[in-house]
Amino acid sequence: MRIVDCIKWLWMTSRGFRGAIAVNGIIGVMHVGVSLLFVYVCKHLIDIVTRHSADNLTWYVGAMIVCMGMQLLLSVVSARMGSSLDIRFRNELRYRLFCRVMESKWAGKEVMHTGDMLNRMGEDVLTVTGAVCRSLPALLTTVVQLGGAWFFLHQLDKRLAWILLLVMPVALLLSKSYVRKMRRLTKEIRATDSRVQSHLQENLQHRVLIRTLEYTSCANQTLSVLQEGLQNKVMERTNFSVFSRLMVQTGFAVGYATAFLWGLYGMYGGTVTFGMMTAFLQLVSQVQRPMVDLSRQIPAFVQVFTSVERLQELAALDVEKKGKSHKMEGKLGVRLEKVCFAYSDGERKVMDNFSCNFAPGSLTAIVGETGVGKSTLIRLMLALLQPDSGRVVLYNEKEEVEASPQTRCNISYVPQGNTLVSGTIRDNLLLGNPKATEEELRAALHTAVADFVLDLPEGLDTLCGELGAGLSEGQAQRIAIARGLLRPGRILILDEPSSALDSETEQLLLERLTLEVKDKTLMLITHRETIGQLCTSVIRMQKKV
Ligand SMILES: Nc1ncnc2c1ncn2[C@@H]1O[C@H](COP(=O)(O)OP(=O)(O)OP(=O)(O)O)[C@@H](O)[C@H]1O
Repeated sequence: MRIVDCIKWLWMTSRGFRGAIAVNGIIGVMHVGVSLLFVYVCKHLIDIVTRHSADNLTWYVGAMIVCMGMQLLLSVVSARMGSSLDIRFRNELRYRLFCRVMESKWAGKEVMHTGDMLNRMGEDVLTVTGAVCRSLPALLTTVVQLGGAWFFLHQLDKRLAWILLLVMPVALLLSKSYVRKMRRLTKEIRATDSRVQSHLQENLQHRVLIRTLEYTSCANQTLSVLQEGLQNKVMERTNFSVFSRLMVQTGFAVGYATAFLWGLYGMYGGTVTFGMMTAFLQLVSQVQRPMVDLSRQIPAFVQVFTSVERLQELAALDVEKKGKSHKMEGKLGVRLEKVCFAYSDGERKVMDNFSCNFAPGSLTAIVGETGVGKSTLIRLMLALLQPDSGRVVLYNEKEEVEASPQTRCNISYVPQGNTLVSGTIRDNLLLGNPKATEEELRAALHTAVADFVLDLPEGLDTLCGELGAGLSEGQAQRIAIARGLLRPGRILILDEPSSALDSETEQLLLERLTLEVKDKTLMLITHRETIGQLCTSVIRMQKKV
């Protein structure tokens, strides 16, 4: 990524915050102005008491107190503003990236590991917002402080000012080879950090499975290898940056010694007053401090490029086309017309001129050997995937509409496995329909043969953990079906709805679905032939070779 592109991205991203960032920068510059004024006032005070000046002492003491008060006030305002700006910008950027990822297209699998995404939304957002809200105004202040102090010193002693400028090798930190090496090291560190986070996230999520596989010590070992790699990379960068800073700081030390000896020599010859000597030393430290700050800020800005690159990859994820939901009335059917589909990285066509019809109000079983394309068929109906050719159409008596993200509101989908989220059972059910009444919740639980919920001591307010922890697989599956029933869509797709149920409960579930769900078209993906016998139609999918 070119530096210009990085700056452009930062400029676009900081929209809405640019005014506040500028104000914070101006406050920093005012702080610099006041501190230079303070040096000027101190010089005069010392010259007055050593009788090198006949100015009014009281006036200068007053000015010194005002300067000190102003410096304190400005630093408090700037710290408060910087912190508030930083957190607001960080939240906003993370919010925007989160929305982007949530709305991004999905072609059957994620393009990045979720641990990597989390790492980018955490660490990289922190780096970028810190740089924009704190380092950038600080850089402006530093440059002004440096320029002002140098100019003031130049007024007092031209030769000393030029000597000081020449002995400070800050250019080293701005050199191309320095920036290139820092960027490479930072990129490697960020990538390794993402791998650590992915490993942590995945292993914590599947902690019990890993224990049952007796893989815990391997998982621990992998973490320690990853962390060691990260540590080595961080140390490599630290050594490089410490060496570069050492060069710069040596320059500062030489500068300070030069100014001190220069002042002493002048005082000895009578060309430098006490006031001037104090001003020299104050100004040298005012030139040196910003130089040290600069030597810290430059590596921080190099890190920003890497973080911007990583955030840009998230921000560049393709999002689904937005549009108004197209709610269709009455009983709905779905028709696939000569659909061809292959995954972009797949080895074969999953569908080749595939056609089928799910009549309005029907109860259809979708059967076929594993890997034949049943889930792919559902993804096409939900418009998560687009057919390479052919059409997927939703229809009722009045209209037929091609499947798109806008027609998704007509479909309720209950995927395989445990899909509950942490919270109460009520929270989980309301995800299906936030406006559902108590009666509707109870009715849905009844149809899904999940009445057991009402017998629990806390009933609908029973808490469950991540992925429905605290409930059995079969209980979680039935609550997920109830949630699917609550969703207003007129098509209900259940993927292996009875895989965790005993045959008696499975039978009861199918009976209730047939009798009580009158307004929906039902589709059941199943491997069980017995379920097919209870449905009004069966679609058998066959593998294409
Ligand atoms: N994201 C993907 N990228 C590439 N190939 C994929 C992807 N998802 C699925 N496939 C392949 O597409 C084919 C159909 O997969 P699909 O998940 O639709 O099968 P299925 O009939 O639902 O299987 P199961 O009964 O085991 O759930 C399989 O060969 C699978 O390997």
